[in-house]
Amino acid sequence: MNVCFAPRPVVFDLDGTLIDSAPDIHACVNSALTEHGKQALSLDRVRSFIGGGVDVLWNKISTACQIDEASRKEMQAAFMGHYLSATEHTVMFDGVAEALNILADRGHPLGICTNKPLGPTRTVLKHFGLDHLFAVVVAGDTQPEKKPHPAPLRAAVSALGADPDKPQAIFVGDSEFDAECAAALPVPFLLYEKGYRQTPPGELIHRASFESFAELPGLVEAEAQV
Ligand SMILES: O=C(O)COP(=O)(O)O
Ligand SMILES: [Mg+2]
Repeated sequence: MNVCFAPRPVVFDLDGTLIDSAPDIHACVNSALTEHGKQALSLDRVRSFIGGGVDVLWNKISTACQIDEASRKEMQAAFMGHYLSATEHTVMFDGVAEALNILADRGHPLGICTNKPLGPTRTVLKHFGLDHLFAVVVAGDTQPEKKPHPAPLRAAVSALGADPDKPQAIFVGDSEFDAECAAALPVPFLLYEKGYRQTPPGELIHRASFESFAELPGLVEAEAQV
């Protein structure tokens, strides 16, 4: 039995979990593509490329748009220039601020583990007034490895004072990348079903899934009983 008296640390993915940032990522991608004479991509297409971070995003775009390596580098750099301050088309998913505040008020240490680079991560957290809630932010360029490698989640859990080799923390995310990295550690995974996942929930390892952030505080407390 796992007896844990202190509120458990909860680590969150960002894109597709706390925020719907695909419209901004889509706008930044299309600015970079069209500035370089390429056709714009649809929002659905770009959303399906999100999850592995910026290099994975641009590898997928390069394949889709037949972009050579030198041009890809230029376009990715142009994209980053736009992405660093992109908040205009991003919204928080319903109930996110309320759920985070409930967990913080109950004393859960909160953290972020995202494949989004640190610059745009800081910008968007500040934009939504969420930055003060997170004691640790592990971003896509904070560690040598990115999710689905477990190292970033391991770092976030450790920084919140929990042992990543014991089921002490909880990870909340939306994607295959998140499910895989949680499964590599004994960290229970709560799957937000309205994010950018490409795979049916039944094919992802997770402790529970939810469609509304109103359910999250209850799911986190249920974990404390396991
Ligand atoms: O930026 C991405 O590709 C993914 O970011 P996430 O890890 O917060 O989902
Ligand atoms: Mg995500």
